[in-house]
Amino acid sequence: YDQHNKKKLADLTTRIRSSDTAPTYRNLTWNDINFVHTTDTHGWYSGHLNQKQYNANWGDFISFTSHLRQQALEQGQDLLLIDSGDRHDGNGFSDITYPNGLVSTPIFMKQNYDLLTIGNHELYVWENSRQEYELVADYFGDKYISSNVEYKFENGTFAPFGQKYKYFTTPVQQIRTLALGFLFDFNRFNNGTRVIPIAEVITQDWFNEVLQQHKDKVDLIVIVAHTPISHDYPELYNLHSHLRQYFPDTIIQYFGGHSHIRDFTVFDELSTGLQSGRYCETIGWTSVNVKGNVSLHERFARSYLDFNLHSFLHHTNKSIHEFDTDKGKHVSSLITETRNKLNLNRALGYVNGSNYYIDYVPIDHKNNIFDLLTSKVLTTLVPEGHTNTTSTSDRIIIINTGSIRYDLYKGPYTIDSQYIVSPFENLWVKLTVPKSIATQVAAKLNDNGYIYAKGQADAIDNRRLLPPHHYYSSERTKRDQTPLILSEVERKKLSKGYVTFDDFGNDGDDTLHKPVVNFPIPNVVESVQIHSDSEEDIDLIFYDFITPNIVWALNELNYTNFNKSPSLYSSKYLGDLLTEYIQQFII
Ligand SMILES: Nc1ccn([C@@H]2O[C@H](COP(=O)(O)O)[C@@H](O)[C@H]2O)c(=O)n1
Ligand SMILES: [Zn+2]
Ligand SMILES: [Zn+2]
Repeated sequence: YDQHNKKKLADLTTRIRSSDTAPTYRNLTWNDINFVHTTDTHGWYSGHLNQKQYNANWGDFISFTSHLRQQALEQGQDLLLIDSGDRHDGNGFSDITYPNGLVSTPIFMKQNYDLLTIGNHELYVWENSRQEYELVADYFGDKYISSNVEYKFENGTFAPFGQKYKYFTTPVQQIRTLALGFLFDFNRFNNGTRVIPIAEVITQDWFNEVLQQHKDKVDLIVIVAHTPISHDYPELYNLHSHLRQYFPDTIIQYFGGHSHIRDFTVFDELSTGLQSGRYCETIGWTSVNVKGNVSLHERFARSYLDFNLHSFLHHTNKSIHEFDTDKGKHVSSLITETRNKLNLNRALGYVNGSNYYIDYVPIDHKNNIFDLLTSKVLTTLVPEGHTNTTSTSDRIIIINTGSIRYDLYKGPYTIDSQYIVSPFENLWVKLTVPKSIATQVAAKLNDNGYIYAKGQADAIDNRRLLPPHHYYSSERTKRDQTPLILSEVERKKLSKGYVTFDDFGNDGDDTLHKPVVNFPIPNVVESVQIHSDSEEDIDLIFYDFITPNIVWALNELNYTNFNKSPSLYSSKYLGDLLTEYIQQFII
């Protein structure tokens, strides 16, 4: 095994030496069963139009998996395609329509997934849940698995999205497989749905009966989850302990999502978890030796593929002329046609000077997008019914950093860019509170760290917000990758990108990169617009989405002297505010 890997590395080293241009790839490891995984695609099916590294679109992805399936067949192996949910909110392609996902969801559905489940973004708004139930779950049939999320009918009864579980035998290797699907303990679901926390599901009779019935009939358990797999997030580990009571020696492969990172974790000697990033930047790969009596590292392998054509060509060993399949080509043209119809490429303005980043620069850096928003854009927010563009009364505006989803790139600023930065059309609400209290709220909300406890992220009555997206601990990012012996010159040729440190080490990314640094970002940022010394009460303005968190912070600050329902301040969509700012000022 080591010999084999050394040879692969030597081959790659030779290739990079003989070529002038990075990137250099690490190959996929194939096994009895192979999985291709996506998660948190959030509507990015057109690909990243201004980032070469992630420039493949959904049509390319379809061609890619078609070749992989063919290869698996030729090798006498199985290949399953899996998605872990969150398919809109993050891109003009999905969010310019009502409901979100109206045209992007049918494009997502062109990929022939073997197993898929639901994310929290399919549950914020009922129209999205209805679309998910009536269209997506209906279309995929028994491949759509949700063991803990249900849809409510008009007569008050509930049914699972898709099926609660699926038992099947894989077509090639005849691997007897039990698949279950889970969403994290999310409690902001709309009234027409419900989520039963994993902690409760494992006590339910139906669930334990399914486990009992399949006790001696399973070679592999597959968990498709919209739940982080990291060790500091307990839900899947609690599930795992429960599963092990019924299946002490069965291989269990988890597929996670939601925290938008690349990750691979070891649950125990026979079980690992894969999480495949976000926004069509990453395709996750894991392969499992199901039949052999082998060690952990021989049993499981993982890769994170950059979502671009070069990477796809490399892993399929195809030339550009051999790559496109008819279906792939058709989906690519459908995307182009749809983008044109939606006018997504229409430039609304121009970003001149530089890019504005979420976390590639510190939060107070002039090129940080939160700095741009809090110091410039949010000062132009006008209360409902007013026309003044500059507010003179003292106020503080707070936004949750999780509502801003992606960097703003210099160059043409399109309708798409607007949704990419700020997809949520949340309302602004206000509470009038003493200045001395208002000035402490953001700090209170940022003061908690991200400890996942009972109630979990997003809980209505919980003080914590979700961790910022795409967050990596500084410990992870400071480690450089050490895959090949590269000279300084060769290293410099590498582009910046993901260098993932996971439980198997730091050789999982298919493309060698110089690591980017992710600076910490707080839960919320504030735009403090205080011009006077007056001690009069001021307006504390925030998204209605974070009302429970603001109320919690005020309570923590011993301020309870207010009516707990904030009033409407403005229904201005932040995306429009940003657009107008860009059109008016040179940034
Ligand atoms: N109306 C909304 C809905 C969500 N958010 C933010 O999105 C986060 C969840 O996104 P995932 O992709 O990680 O599931 C949520 O915690 C909020 O930060 C929002 O701002 N407004
Ligand atoms: Zn997500
Ligand atoms: Zn999510």
